[in-house]
Amino acid sequence: MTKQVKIVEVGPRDGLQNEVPVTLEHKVALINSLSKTGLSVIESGSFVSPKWVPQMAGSAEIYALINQINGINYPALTPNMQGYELAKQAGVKEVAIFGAASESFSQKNINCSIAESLQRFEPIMQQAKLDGIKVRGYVSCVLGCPYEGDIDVSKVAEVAKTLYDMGCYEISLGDTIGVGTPAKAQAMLAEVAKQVPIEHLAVHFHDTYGQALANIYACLQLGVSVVDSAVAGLGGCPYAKGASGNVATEDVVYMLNGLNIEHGVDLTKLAQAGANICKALGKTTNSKVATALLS
Ligand SMILES: CC(=O)SCCNC(=O)CCNC(=O)[C@H](O)C(C)(C)COP(=O)(O)OP(=O)(O)OC[C@H]1O[C@@H](n2cnc3c(N)ncnc32)[C@H](O)[C@@H]1OP(=O)(O)O
Ligand SMILES: CC(=O)CC(=O)O
Repeated sequence: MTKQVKIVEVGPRDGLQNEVPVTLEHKVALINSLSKTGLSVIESGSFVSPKWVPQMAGSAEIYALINQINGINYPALTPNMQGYELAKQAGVKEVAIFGAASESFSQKNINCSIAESLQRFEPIMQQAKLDGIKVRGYVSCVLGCPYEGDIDVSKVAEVAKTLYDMGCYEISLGDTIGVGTPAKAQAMLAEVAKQVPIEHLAVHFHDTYGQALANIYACLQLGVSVVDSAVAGLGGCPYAKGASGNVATEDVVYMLNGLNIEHGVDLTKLAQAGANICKALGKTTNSKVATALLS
């Protein structure tokens, strides 16, 4: 098993995109407090259509207002060239393109087929290379789709390989609706790792069925060393009804501590950042660890 894990904090984006809208000040305060926890990646915005995802409106202002700390990446989602150009104008230094292994999810989420989405990503990759902007790639629905059910692992591997071959430095495998279990997660990861080196893969589990930590543990056993998570287990996906938030970062950190795996994150500061955003949202945390620590 890996000795060190990079945690990619996605709460300000994947989390807040599916919560009641919060003010710009709350978003900025969340990102600034996460910046003090030791996290090295904080996904902070999304340059998508505000008509489709109103919670992510105002991402440019976020980048103008947050205190960006040297050594921390603050990536943003960009579905097309329009989003890429807006992100670049906002000073974003790393972007993420997002595709899916399910045709129907691709249509519902970004209004195009998988093949069309990959074509839309090509100019982003070319321009990002010229601009010196790093690009991460997401594949959604790797363990199931809200519209199609089971997804063939060979399709997941094919889309992941295409994104990697296009130049994405890391491919995040998203269990968008949180239906995976450890054996399925391992089988999927093993198939993708035949096409993309495991050191360039990340896992991204939603916790709808309470399997996310077990799935992460199973994937760590196969050698994955990048884990996406959201503080307080915020969020879900606007195009996956019923899907719950990401695995809580606090819970991941606590498990990694128990495994003696280095991650660099201060759990107390993290739990406090989670408590503050939950207060702003008027909800209780989805993190069992934060609940235990702060009660
Ligand atoms: C698993 C996950 O959690 S993934 C993250 C959650 N999902 C998302 O964020 C996906 C959100 N989806 C979208 O934003 C949309 O589907 C898009 C932008 C990708 C494509 O939408 P389409 O309607 O096909 O875009 P199209 O190019 O036809 O443009 C339609 C309108 O959107 C606007 N638009 C297109 N792209 C963007 C963008 N990146 N940012 C802002 N506005 C945009 C256009 O200007 C146009 O505006 P108008 O009607 O005022 O003229
Ligand atoms: C882009 C994402 O947020 C990944 C997913 O949950 O499918």
